[in-house]
Amino acid sequence: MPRPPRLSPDEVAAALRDLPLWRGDVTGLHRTVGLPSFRAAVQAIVALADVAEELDHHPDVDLRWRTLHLTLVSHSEQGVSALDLELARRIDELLPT
Ligand SMILES: C[C@H](O)[C@H](O)[C@H]1CNC2=NC(N)=NC(=O)C2=N1
Repeated sequence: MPRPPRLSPDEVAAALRDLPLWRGDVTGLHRTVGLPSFRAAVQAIVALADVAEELDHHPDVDLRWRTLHLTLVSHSEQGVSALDLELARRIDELLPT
């Protein structure tokens, strides 16, 4: 299945205006999520895994105690694509604040 192409800097900047919980640029989208406990953070990763598998698009996850650092980038495209935007929206549905 072909994967969508990487977006231009202007396209990424425009998309980020509709994703206020995310920052970043063409090299990746970033969001930090604080959870109440380490276990809650691990459970959040498991929930993320279901979304990632559904989309066949996977976040880079860095867990520090109860803080998740998420990076979205399309490795195959060496940039940010529409799949990263879709994944960001789905993550925001799952972890709204
Ligand atoms: C075969 C499979 O579709 C690819 O390897 C997918 C899996 N998940 C992926 N996730 C991300 N973030 N980037 C990719 O390039 C990517 N490739």
